[in-house]
Amino acid sequence: MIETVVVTGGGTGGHLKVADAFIDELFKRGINIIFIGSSNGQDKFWFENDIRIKEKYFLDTKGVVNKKGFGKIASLFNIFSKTIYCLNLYFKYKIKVVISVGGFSAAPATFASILKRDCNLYIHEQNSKMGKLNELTSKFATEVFSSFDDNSLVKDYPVSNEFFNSSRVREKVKTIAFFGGSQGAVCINDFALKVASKLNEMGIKIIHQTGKNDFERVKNEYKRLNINADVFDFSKEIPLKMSKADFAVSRAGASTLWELCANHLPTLFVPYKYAASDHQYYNAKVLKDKNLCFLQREDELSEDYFFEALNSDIHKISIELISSINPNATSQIVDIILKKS
Ligand SMILES: CC(=O)N[C@H]1[C@@H](OP(=O)(O)OP(=O)(O)OC[C@H]2O[C@@H](n3ccc(=O)[nH]c3=O)[C@H](O)[C@@H]2O)O[C@H](CO)[C@@H](O)[C@@H]1O
Repeated sequence: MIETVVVTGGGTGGHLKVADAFIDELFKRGINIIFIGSSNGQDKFWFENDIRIKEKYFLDTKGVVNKKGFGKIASLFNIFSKTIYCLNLYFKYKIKVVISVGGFSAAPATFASILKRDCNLYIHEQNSKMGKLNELTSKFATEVFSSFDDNSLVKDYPVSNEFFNSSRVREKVKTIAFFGGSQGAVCINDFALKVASKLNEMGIKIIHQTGKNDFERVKNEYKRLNINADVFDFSKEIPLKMSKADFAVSRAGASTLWELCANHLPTLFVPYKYAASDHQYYNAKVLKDKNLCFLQREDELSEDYFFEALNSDIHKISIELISSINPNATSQIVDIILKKS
């Protein structure tokens, strides 16, 4: 009987949203949760005041991949010392199960799970191309779950039920949503402002998530254009915002991508071009190959392509999105984890 589970990982919203799904499921089952993340990145913002989590540790860890020379050595030493710290925690709490959702925040707690011999490591890889940490640690994992891998025991993504519950089949574009991922995307913000007046003339309403850094500028631009759009920097009510929209323009971060599918919302994806191994492009390409979305690289993003997409058969795409993902992936994954441990 597993009493306490460690959930680790984070950095950005995509990883943290999946961590949140696991925390929710474990909490419902009366299992104690220890969260181990980083003090750098968004981990504290998401979980610092979360009452579902029994113990929280935000360690001072940073990414190693883009560092060189002394910086790399210092980061590696830092991860090593934090790994020992986690290992001591595991002995204290008799930890036998660690769930990693990846990202640099996950490194020490994941390495510690490998060093503790009676501990099982489970990994959820969100993207179509495996992250560096998961590449390194997955061979030590008891199981790796991924929606892009045919060998995964559960292929559906851990999307929260709210996105399924508020889903509907779209008929006609009356409202458009622009989503920039957890941090916002200047290129999507600029594109939205470029097409806003035409959308307004067409009677199409605009919902726009800008990200924190670009919020004031975008809000003021809509004001200058005299357009009454629903503009916000970050919202906990994304399911509601999505359900109101009939079409979306979005980054192709994995969590957002599968939430859009669960909501049956036809989307034009504009992948973040600097994502590791171009994974956002390949995330969206899996849907594009099945004609379930529109896809354009940010350097090629054109108004013509966008308006053509708006005028296409979005009803058909919306219907076909119904079978692209099933609910309850998180509970299926947790069932497997508890059975194997
Ligand atoms: C720049 C970068 O490297 N981004 C990565 C990051 O994306 P990013 O952090 O943007 O992640 P995703 O798009 O996958 O997910 C964002 C999550 O935040 C939520 N949300 C977003 C906006 C908002 O206002 N409110 C809100 O709650 C969304 O509903 C979603 O659940 O992690 C993803 C999952 O590993 C990767 O696929 C992305 O490539």
